[in-house]
Amino acid sequence: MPSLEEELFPSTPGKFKIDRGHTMNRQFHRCFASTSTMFLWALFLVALTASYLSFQSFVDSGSRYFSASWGGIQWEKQVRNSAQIHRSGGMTVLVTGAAGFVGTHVSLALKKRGDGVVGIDNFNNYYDPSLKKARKTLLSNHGIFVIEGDINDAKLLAKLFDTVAFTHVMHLAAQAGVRYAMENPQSYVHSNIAGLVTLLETCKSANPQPSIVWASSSSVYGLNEKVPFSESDQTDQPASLYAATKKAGEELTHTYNHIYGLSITGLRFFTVYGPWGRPDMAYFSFTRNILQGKPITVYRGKNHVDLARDFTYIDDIVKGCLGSLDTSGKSTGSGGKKRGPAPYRIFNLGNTSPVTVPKLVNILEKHLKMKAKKNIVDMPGNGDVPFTHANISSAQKQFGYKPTTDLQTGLKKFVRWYLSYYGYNHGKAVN
Ligand SMILES: O=C(O)[C@H]1O[C@H](OP(=O)(O)OP(=O)(O)OC[C@H]2O[C@@H](n3ccc(=O)[nH]c3=O)[C@H](O)[C@@H]2O)[C@H](O)[C@@H](O)[C@H]1O
Repeated sequence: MPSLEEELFPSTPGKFKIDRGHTMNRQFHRCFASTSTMFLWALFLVALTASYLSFQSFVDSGSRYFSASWGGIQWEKQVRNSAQIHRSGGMTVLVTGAAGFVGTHVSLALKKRGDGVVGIDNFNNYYDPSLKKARKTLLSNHGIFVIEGDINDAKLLAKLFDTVAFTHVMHLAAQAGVRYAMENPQSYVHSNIAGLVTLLETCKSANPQPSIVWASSSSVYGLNEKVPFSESDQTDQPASLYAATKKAGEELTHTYNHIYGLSITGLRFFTVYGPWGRPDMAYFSFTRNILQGKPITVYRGKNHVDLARDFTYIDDIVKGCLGSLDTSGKSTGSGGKKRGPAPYRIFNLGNTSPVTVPKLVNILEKHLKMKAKKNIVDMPGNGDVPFTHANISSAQKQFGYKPTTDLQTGLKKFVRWYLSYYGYNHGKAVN
């Protein structure tokens, strides 16, 4: 049986040669027969293509209903309930990255004081999604609805703003992690740049426009050597792609503030840690490894100088986020048009007392009552910076930001949470 290709484009010229000696009539019949076969095949192909295309468009248009977990009357009701304000002068906040570490804590704090909160999170697998699901359950138990969706989904964002007139957006959804940026740079562009722009586009068109507070990062200071880091310092030497996307976020938000009158506050978080934290961060993975009896790798800077971070406890960060929301001022635009200048602010949220990584390990050893197996290696050229140290006077002046938890105390609370969540089950994989 000849293949379809052979039928349309005979590859054996001899076939035709054999027929050459036959009468014109036979040639005519053969010619007619092959033309009608070609016609039938062409018809078949057209029908096949058409049905494929219509199936594709059916799948595309229907995918929202098949795969997305949003939309419908029940869904809208859940969103509205979650957004209910229970205090006078309260706000309605859309929290992006709500099932993330900082997102969970900020959402709970807002809800507890009577603000309306709706969360969105894409539950990606950068780290163990079951931890994110557990945080979602925690939020749900406090009446906070978290939608499973991506900030790149403009339709979902528009639908959310159609359903609720959010007064504020607490934008915490991001691809985090300094070193992972070398492995998967595109994920940073997807979340920290494309996702941010999609969110800003939605906010700019919303009526009324919300005020936006969002998570930048201490990493924007990059190779800055002047300490402590102040908001007015140079931030044009990022050491990692992560830092570069956060710096880009600061520029992008400035543009939306300038053109559309969106009120913007960028918060430069300094190595946030605490209960319900991120398993990819050093304090978390060190704890896991120490408990499991596995070695930990401690990076060391140039000339054997210890690396240091201005580790900041989550409760202090939450206070900074709420203070920023409360003082954010209004966006001035409507219908996508600026009506006047709106606030554009950037604040450091740090602890103002850097601690070296070996000291962090000592504190963990003390709380865990176990010794770490340390592998001390020179810091690889993977985007890390040698130290961070925040000057927080600006946030202090603007909304009374004053961190109160030192690393000793904060890690004690973390370890207590870790053991209650994972137990002493050393073999349990937590990613
Ligand atoms: O402030 C920020 O903006 C960033 O803070 C956090 O980044 P970092 O300050 O790099 O925290 P983290 O990874 O805990 O490493 C801490 C220290 O341990 C060292 N470190 C790390 C891993 C390891 O195996 N060994 C080691 O010595 C390492 O060299 C470093 O000196 C967030 O992850 C990031 O998303 C961003 O929010």
